[in-house]
Amino acid sequence: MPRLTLPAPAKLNLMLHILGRRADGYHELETLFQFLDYADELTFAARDDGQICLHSEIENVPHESNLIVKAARKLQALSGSKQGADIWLKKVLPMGGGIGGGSSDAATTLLGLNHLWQTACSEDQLAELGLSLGADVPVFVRGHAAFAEGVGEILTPANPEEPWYVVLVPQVFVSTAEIFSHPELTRNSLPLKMRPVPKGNSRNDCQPVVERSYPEVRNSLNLLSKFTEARLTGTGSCVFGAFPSKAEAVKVLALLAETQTGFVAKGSNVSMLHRTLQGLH
Ligand SMILES: C[C@@](CO)(OP(=O)(O)O)[C@H](O)COP(=O)(O)OP(=O)(O)OC[C@H]1O[C@@H](n2ccc(N)nc2=O)[C@H](O)[C@@H]1O
Ligand SMILES: Nc1ncnc2c1ncn2[C@@H]1O[C@H](COP(=O)(O)OP(=O)(O)O)[C@@H](O)[C@H]1O
Repeated sequence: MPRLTLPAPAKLNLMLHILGRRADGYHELETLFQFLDYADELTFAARDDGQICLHSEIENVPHESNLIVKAARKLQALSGSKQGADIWLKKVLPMGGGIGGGSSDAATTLLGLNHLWQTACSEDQLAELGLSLGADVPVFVRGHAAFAEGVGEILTPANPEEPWYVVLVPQVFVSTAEIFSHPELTRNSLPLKMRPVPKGNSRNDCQPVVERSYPEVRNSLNLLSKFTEARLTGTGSCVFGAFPSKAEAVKVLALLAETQTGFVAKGSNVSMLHRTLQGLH
Protein backbone atom coordinates (compact mmCIF):
# COMPACT_ATOMS: atom_id res chain seq x y z
CA MET A 1 0.00 0.00 0.00
CA PRO A 2 1.55 3.39 -0.95
CA ARG A 3 2.25 5.71 1.96
CA LEU A 4 2.05 9.48 2.04
CA THR A 5 4.15 11.45 4.54
CA LEU A 6 3.29 15.11 5.13
CA PRO A 7 4.29 17.84 7.60
CA ALA A 8 1.87 19.61 9.97
CA PRO A 9 3.64 22.91 10.67
CA ALA A 10 3.25 25.25 13.64
CA LYS A 11 1.80 28.76 13.46
CA LEU A 12 2.47 31.97 15.32
CA ASN A 13 -0.02 34.74 16.03
CA LEU A 14 2.17 37.76 15.21
CA MET A 15 -0.52 39.95 16.80
CA LEU A 16 -3.89 39.16 18.36
CA HIS A 17 -6.58 41.69 19.21
CA ILE A 18 -9.89 40.79 20.87
CA LEU A 19 -12.76 42.94 19.62
CA GLY A 20 -15.67 41.43 21.56
CA ARG A 21 -17.55 38.37 22.70
CA ARG A 22 -20.30 36.77 20.61
CA ALA A 23 -23.56 35.39 21.99
CA ASP A 24 -22.17 31.82 21.71
CA GLY A 25 -19.26 32.75 24.01
CA TYR A 26 -16.64 32.76 21.23
CA HIS A 27 -14.54 35.88 20.78
CA GLU A 28 -14.24 38.08 17.72
CA LEU A 29 -10.56 38.42 16.92
CA GLU A 30 -8.14 40.13 14.61
CA THR A 31 -4.97 38.14 14.31
CA LEU A 32 -2.05 37.74 11.93
CA PHE A 33 -1.08 34.12 11.33
CA GLN A 34 2.30 33.07 10.01
CA PHE A 35 3.64 29.51 9.70
CA LEU A 36 6.89 28.12 11.02
CA ASP A 37 9.15 25.66 9.24
CA TYR A 38 8.82 23.39 12.27
CA ALA A 39 6.32 20.59 12.14
CA ASP A 40 4.76 17.33 13.28
CA GLU A 41 4.98 14.56 10.69
CA LEU A 42 2.03 12.41 9.62
CA THR A 43 2.13 9.28 7.49
CA PHE A 44 -1.01 7.92 5.84
CA ALA A 45 -1.84 4.63 4.15
CA ALA A 46 -5.32 3.86 2.78
CA ARG A 47 -7.29 0.86 4.12
CA ASP A 48 -10.15 -0.73 2.25
CA ASP A 49 -12.19 -1.68 5.37
CA GLY A 50 -13.18 1.91 6.25
CA GLN A 51 -11.43 1.89 9.64
CA ILE A 52 -9.45 4.89 10.91
CA CYS A 53 -6.48 3.62 12.94
CA LEU A 54 -4.09 6.13 14.49
CA HIS A 55 -1.10 4.06 15.59
CA SER A 56 0.70 6.74 17.64
CA GLU A 57 -0.76 7.66 21.00
CA ILE A 58 -0.55 11.11 22.55
CA GLU A 59 -0.56 11.28 26.33
CA ASN A 60 -3.97 12.21 27.77
CA VAL A 61 -5.68 12.27 24.35
CA PRO A 62 -7.89 9.20 23.75
CA HIS A 63 -7.94 7.82 20.18
CA GLU A 64 -11.44 9.11 19.41
CA SER A 65 -10.70 12.62 20.79
CA ASN A 66 -7.58 13.04 18.68
CA LEU A 67 -8.18 15.77 16.11
CA ILE A 68 -6.52 13.54 13.48
CA VAL A 69 -9.16 10.82 13.95
CA LYS A 70 -11.97 13.37 14.11
CA ALA A 71 -10.77 15.01 10.90
CA ALA A 72 -10.55 11.67 9.08
CA ARG A 73 -14.07 10.70 10.11
CA LYS A 74 -15.46 14.08 9.05
CA LEU A 75 -13.84 13.70 5.64
CA GLN A 76 -15.36 10.21 5.28
CA ALA A 77 -18.80 11.65 6.11
CA LEU A 78 -18.46 14.63 3.74
CA SER A 79 -17.06 12.69 0.80
CA GLY A 80 -18.96 9.43 1.28
CA SER A 81 -15.65 7.56 0.87
CA LYS A 82 -15.69 3.93 1.97
CA GLN A 83 -11.92 3.95 2.44
CA GLY A 84 -10.18 4.06 5.82
CA ALA A 85 -6.63 4.86 6.84
CA ASP A 86 -3.67 3.78 8.93
CA ILE A 87 -2.06 6.91 10.33
CA TRP A 88 1.25 7.42 12.14
CA LEU A 89 2.11 10.67 13.93
CA LYS A 90 5.58 11.90 14.88
CA LYS A 91 4.75 14.55 17.49
CA VAL A 92 7.31 17.35 17.46
CA LEU A 93 5.21 20.40 18.37
CA PRO A 94 4.65 21.12 22.07
CA MET A 95 0.99 20.69 23.00
CA GLY A 96 -1.16 23.46 24.39
CA GLY A 97 1.52 25.97 23.47
CA GLY A 98 -0.47 28.27 21.19
CA ILE A 99 1.43 27.09 18.12
CA GLY A 100 -1.56 25.14 16.81
CA GLY A 101 -0.23 21.57 16.65
CA GLY A 102 -3.61 19.87 17.05
CA SER A 103 -5.28 22.13 14.47
CA SER A 104 -2.40 21.64 12.06
CA ASP A 105 -2.53 17.84 12.47
CA ALA A 106 -6.25 18.05 11.64
CA ALA A 107 -5.64 20.14 8.50
CA THR A 108 -2.84 17.85 7.29
CA THR A 109 -5.20 14.88 7.77
CA LEU A 110 -7.93 16.57 5.72
CA LEU A 111 -5.58 17.45 2.85
CA GLY A 112 -3.59 14.23 3.06
CA LEU A 113 -6.58 11.88 2.99
CA ASN A 114 -8.35 13.98 0.35
CA HIS A 115 -5.25 13.34 -1.80
CA LEU A 116 -4.86 9.65 -0.89
CA TRP A 117 -8.56 8.75 -1.19
CA GLN A 118 -8.93 10.93 -4.30
CA THR A 119 -12.10 12.38 -2.81
CA ALA A 120 -11.63 15.68 -4.69
CA CYS A 121 -13.17 17.89 -1.99
CA SER A 122 -12.43 21.56 -2.67
CA GLU A 123 -10.24 23.70 -0.42
CA ASP A 124 -13.38 25.69 0.52
CA GLN A 125 -15.13 22.49 1.64
CA LEU A 126 -12.10 21.37 3.65
CA ALA A 127 -11.73 24.79 5.30
CA GLU A 128 -15.40 24.74 6.33
CA LEU A 129 -15.07 21.19 7.64
CA GLY A 130 -11.91 22.25 9.48
CA LEU A 131 -13.68 25.12 11.21
CA SER A 132 -16.02 22.62 12.87
CA LEU A 133 -12.89 21.03 14.44
CA GLY A 134 -11.29 24.24 15.71
CA ALA A 135 -11.05 27.96 15.00
CA ASP A 136 -7.45 27.64 13.79
CA VAL A 137 -7.92 24.78 11.33
CA PRO A 138 -8.98 26.83 8.24
CA VAL A 139 -5.70 28.80 8.02
CA PHE A 140 -3.75 25.53 8.03
CA VAL A 141 -6.02 24.18 5.27
CA ARG A 142 -5.45 27.32 3.15
CA GLY A 143 -1.71 27.25 3.80
CA HIS A 144 -0.98 30.95 3.34
CA ALA A 145 -0.08 33.48 6.06
CA ALA A 146 -3.20 35.50 6.70
CA PHE A 147 -4.89 38.30 8.55
CA ALA A 148 -7.85 36.66 10.27
CA GLU A 149 -11.15 38.09 11.47
CA GLY A 150 -14.27 36.53 12.97
CA VAL A 151 -13.17 33.69 15.26
CA GLY A 152 -10.20 33.25 12.95
CA GLU A 153 -12.02 31.91 9.90
CA ILE A 154 -12.31 35.05 7.72
CA LEU A 155 -8.91 35.03 6.09
CA THR A 156 -7.13 37.60 3.97
CA PRO A 157 -3.74 36.42 2.66
CA ALA A 158 -0.83 38.44 4.07
CA ASN A 159 2.89 38.62 3.43
CA PRO A 160 4.67 39.67 6.60
CA GLU A 161 8.48 39.50 6.73
CA GLU A 162 9.87 35.99 7.15
CA PRO A 163 12.49 36.28 9.89
CA TRP A 164 14.02 33.55 12.02
CA TYR A 165 12.31 33.08 15.36
CA VAL A 166 13.36 31.87 18.76
CA VAL A 167 10.33 30.17 20.29
CA LEU A 168 10.51 29.46 24.02
CA VAL A 169 8.29 26.76 25.47
CA PRO A 170 7.52 27.47 29.14
CA GLN A 171 6.83 24.17 30.88
CA VAL A 172 3.24 24.99 31.77
CA PHE A 173 -0.09 24.16 30.13
CA VAL A 174 -2.29 27.20 29.39
CA SER A 175 -5.93 26.37 28.67
CA THR A 176 -7.38 28.41 25.77
CA ALA A 177 -10.88 28.16 27.29
CA GLU A 178 -9.61 29.43 30.68
CA ILE A 179 -7.95 32.51 29.17
CA PHE A 180 -10.98 33.36 27.02
CA SER A 181 -13.27 33.16 30.06
CA HIS A 182 -10.96 35.25 32.30
CA PRO A 183 -12.80 38.27 33.77
CA GLU A 184 -9.82 40.59 33.24
CA LEU A 185 -9.29 39.78 29.55
CA THR A 186 -9.31 42.84 27.26
CA ARG A 187 -12.31 42.38 24.95
CA ASN A 188 -12.79 45.85 23.52
CA SER A 189 -9.91 46.48 21.12
CA LEU A 190 -10.87 48.66 18.17
CA PRO A 191 -10.87 47.03 14.72
CA LEU A 192 -7.82 47.87 12.62
CA LYS A 193 -8.80 49.77 9.52
CA MET A 194 -5.55 49.28 7.64
CA ARG A 195 -3.88 46.34 5.92
CA PRO A 196 -1.18 45.25 6.24
CA VAL A 197 -1.19 45.59 10.03
CA PRO A 198 0.51 48.90 10.81
CA LYS A 199 3.72 48.71 12.88
CA GLY A 200 3.08 49.26 16.59
CA ASN A 201 -0.11 47.14 16.53
CA SER A 202 1.54 43.85 17.21
CA ARG A 203 0.36 43.30 20.77
CA ASN A 204 -1.44 40.17 21.92
CA ASP A 205 -4.48 41.02 24.10
CA CYS A 206 -4.21 37.65 25.88
CA GLN A 207 -0.68 38.37 27.07
CA PRO A 208 -1.37 40.50 30.20
CA VAL A 209 -3.78 37.90 31.64
CA VAL A 210 -1.48 34.96 30.80
CA GLU A 211 1.56 36.77 32.27
CA ARG A 212 -0.30 37.44 35.51
CA SER A 213 -1.58 33.87 35.85
CA TYR A 214 1.59 32.05 34.76
CA PRO A 215 4.92 33.29 36.21
CA GLU A 216 6.78 30.80 33.97
CA VAL A 217 5.46 32.62 30.89
CA ARG A 218 6.33 36.05 32.33
CA ASN A 219 9.85 34.79 33.07
CA SER A 220 10.33 33.54 29.49
CA LEU A 221 9.07 36.86 28.09
CA ASN A 222 11.46 38.80 30.35
CA LEU A 223 14.43 36.67 29.34
CA LEU A 224 13.78 36.86 25.59
CA SER A 225 13.07 40.62 25.85
CA LYS A 226 16.73 41.15 26.70
CA PHE A 227 17.54 40.32 23.04
CA THR A 228 14.50 41.35 20.99
CA GLU A 229 10.81 42.23 21.29
CA ALA A 230 9.16 39.14 22.82
CA ARG A 231 5.50 38.22 22.53
CA LEU A 232 2.99 35.49 23.38
CA THR A 233 1.48 33.40 20.56
CA GLY A 234 -2.26 32.64 20.79
CA THR A 235 -3.18 31.99 24.40
CA GLY A 236 0.34 30.70 25.07
CA SER A 237 2.26 29.23 26.67
CA CYS A 238 4.89 29.73 23.92
CA VAL A 239 6.61 33.08 23.46
CA PHE A 240 8.61 34.19 20.45
CA GLY A 241 11.00 36.84 19.18
CA ALA A 242 12.30 37.60 15.66
CA PHE A 243 15.92 37.70 14.47
CA PRO A 244 17.39 38.65 11.08
CA SER A 245 19.47 35.45 10.74
CA LYS A 246 19.46 31.83 11.85
CA ALA A 247 22.89 32.28 13.42
CA GLU A 248 21.64 35.08 15.70
CA ALA A 249 18.55 33.11 16.72
CA VAL A 250 20.63 30.00 17.48
CA LYS A 251 23.08 32.09 19.53
CA VAL A 252 20.30 33.60 21.66
CA LEU A 253 18.64 30.22 22.25
CA ALA A 254 21.99 28.81 23.34
CA LEU A 255 22.43 31.68 25.82
CA LEU A 256 19.01 30.90 27.33
CA ALA A 257 19.35 27.11 27.22
CA GLU A 258 20.32 26.72 30.86
CA THR A 259 16.82 27.59 32.07
CA GLN A 260 14.66 27.57 28.92
CA THR A 261 13.35 24.94 26.52
CA GLY A 262 12.76 26.14 22.98
CA PHE A 263 13.57 25.92 19.31
CA VAL A 264 14.64 28.03 16.34
CA ALA A 265 12.52 28.09 13.16
CA LYS A 266 12.07 30.24 10.08
CA GLY A 267 8.82 32.12 9.56
CA SER A 268 7.11 31.15 6.32
CA ASN A 269 4.17 32.64 4.43
CA VAL A 270 3.53 29.43 2.48
CA SER A 271 3.15 26.46 4.79
CA MET A 272 5.48 23.45 4.58
CA LEU A 273 2.39 21.30 4.00
CA HIS A 274 1.43 23.17 0.85
CA ARG A 275 5.01 23.27 -0.42
CA THR A 276 5.17 19.48 0.01
CA LEU A 277 1.78 18.92 -1.67
CA GLN A 278 2.80 21.15 -4.61
CA GLY A 279 5.85 18.90 -5.03
CA LEU A 280 3.54 15.87 -5.43
CA HIS A 281 1.46 17.35 -8.24
C1 LIG B 1 -6.48 31.66 20.50
C2 LIG B 1 -6.09 30.99 19.23
C3 LIG B 1 -5.50 32.03 18.25
O1 LIG B 1 -4.92 31.46 17.15
O2 LIG B 1 -5.03 30.03 19.34
P1 LIG B 1 -4.42 28.98 20.37
O3 LIG B 1 -3.70 29.68 21.45
O4 LIG B 1 -5.49 28.09 20.93
O5 LIG B 1 -3.51 28.18 19.49
C4 LIG B 1 -7.29 30.34 18.54
O6 LIG B 1 -8.22 31.24 18.10
C5 LIG B 1 -7.95 29.25 19.32
O7 LIG B 1 -8.29 28.26 18.40
P2 LIG B 1 -8.53 26.75 18.82
O8 LIG B 1 -7.42 26.27 19.74
O9 LIG B 1 -8.80 26.00 17.57
O10 LIG B 1 -9.79 26.94 19.71
P3 LIG B 1 -11.13 26.13 19.82
O11 LIG B 1 -10.80 24.70 20.10
O12 LIG B 1 -12.00 26.48 18.68
O13 LIG B 1 -11.72 26.80 21.16
C6 LIG B 1 -11.26 26.54 22.48
C7 LIG B 1 -12.02 27.43 23.45
O14 LIG B 1 -11.48 28.76 23.39
C8 LIG B 1 -12.50 29.76 23.40
N1 LIG B 1 -12.41 30.57 22.17
C9 LIG B 1 -11.67 30.14 21.11
C10 LIG B 1 -11.55 30.92 19.98
C11 LIG B 1 -12.20 32.16 19.96
N2 LIG B 1 -12.12 32.96 18.88
N3 LIG B 1 -12.93 32.58 21.01
C12 LIG B 1 -13.04 31.80 22.13
O15 LIG B 1 -13.70 32.20 23.07
C13 LIG B 1 -13.81 29.02 23.53
O16 LIG B 1 -14.13 29.01 24.90
C14 LIG B 1 -13.49 27.60 23.10
O17 LIG B 1 -14.27 26.68 23.79
N1 LIG C 1 -3.34 15.62 17.25
C1 LIG C 1 -3.35 16.41 18.34
N2 LIG C 1 -2.23 17.09 18.67
C2 LIG C 1 -2.22 17.90 19.74
N3 LIG C 1 -3.26 18.08 20.57
C3 LIG C 1 -4.39 17.44 20.30
C4 LIG C 1 -4.48 16.58 19.17
N4 LIG C 1 -5.71 16.08 19.16
C5 LIG C 1 -6.37 16.62 20.21
N5 LIG C 1 -5.58 17.43 20.91
C6 LIG C 1 -5.98 18.22 22.11
O1 LIG C 1 -5.92 19.62 21.77
C7 LIG C 1 -5.30 20.37 22.82
C8 LIG C 1 -4.65 21.64 22.25
O2 LIG C 1 -3.60 21.23 21.45
P1 LIG C 1 -2.64 22.16 20.59
O3 LIG C 1 -3.21 22.37 19.26
O4 LIG C 1 -1.30 21.54 20.64
O5 LIG C 1 -2.57 23.51 21.40
P2 LIG C 1 -2.86 25.02 21.02
O6 LIG C 1 -4.29 25.10 20.52
O7 LIG C 1 -2.65 25.76 22.30
O8 LIG C 1 -1.86 25.40 20.00
C9 LIG C 1 -4.33 19.36 23.45
O9 LIG C 1 -4.04 19.66 24.78
C10 LIG C 1 -5.05 18.04 23.31
O10 LIG C 1 -5.87 17.80 24.44
